[in-house]
Amino acid sequence: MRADRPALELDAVGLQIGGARILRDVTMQVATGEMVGVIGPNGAGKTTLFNIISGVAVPTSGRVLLGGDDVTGQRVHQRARAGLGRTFQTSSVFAGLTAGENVRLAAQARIGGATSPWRFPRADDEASGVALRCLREVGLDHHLGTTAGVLSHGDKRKLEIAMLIATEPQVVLLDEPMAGVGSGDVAGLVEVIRTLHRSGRTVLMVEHHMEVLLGLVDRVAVMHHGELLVIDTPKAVMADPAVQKAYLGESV
Ligand SMILES: Nc1ncnc2c1ncn2[C@@H]1O[C@H](COP(=O)(O)OP(=O)(O)OP(=O)(O)O)[C@@H](O)[C@H]1O
Repeated sequence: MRADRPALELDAVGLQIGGARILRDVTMQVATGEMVGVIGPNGAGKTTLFNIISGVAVPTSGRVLLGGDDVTGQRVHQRARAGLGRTFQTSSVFAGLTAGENVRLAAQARIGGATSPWRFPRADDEASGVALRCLREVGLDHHLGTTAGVLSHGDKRKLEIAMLIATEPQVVLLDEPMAGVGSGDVAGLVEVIRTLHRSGRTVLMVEHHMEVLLGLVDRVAVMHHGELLVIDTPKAVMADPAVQKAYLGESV
């Protein structure tokens, strides 16, 4: 990654499957340290965009650049090594392992070496140290030994972010981090995402919870029918009559 280039660039990205145009000419630049929210009605192409950025899907046209490097042809693990991390809409924690073991596995994936959590790791080995630091960053260090499956949805989301941090990404994609989270857990999770961003990471976030999204991000990208309609500050996007009328509805 080159420091003088945007952390993430999409250059006329398109995806056509059979006769269907899923994405059309999506161009955007996300500066290093910026947080951008991606919104749009169901089926607008948000998840597909994340899949293309993370390498799960390959665009049929255009380019994806990370820190100025063209990663369009790179696979998921190569992009992860290049500094890209992602969470998914559905929970990806191992329910039967402890919170600490979950993060330790993520740390081991980056550090390399044996990945079995049942190896009776020394408490002071590198991955265990990383796990504790990451759990502390999301405020879950008191759950180090708690089985992940019994955590609340909000704490599971925090645990996923701790697992993400353990892989040391510079660009982070959060796919609906508030999905399934109870109202009592929202404020805590918002703070974790704010900290994730303030620590210098570049964040791209799909989130249907508008109040949360608008309070967190520097800019909002509005997707509609596979196209990027507008990308601007929350204030400018909210004031855009076309956005309000066509994509945000009466409730905003
Ligand atoms: N592999 C595929 N083959 C055919 N159509 C697809 C494929 N993947 C996505 N689509 C279609 O592309 C459109 C965009 O889907 P996508 O899941 O990216 O939207 P989204 O904005 O994330 O929606 P949601 O908010 O519901 O998650 C949808 O109409 C979907 O049915």
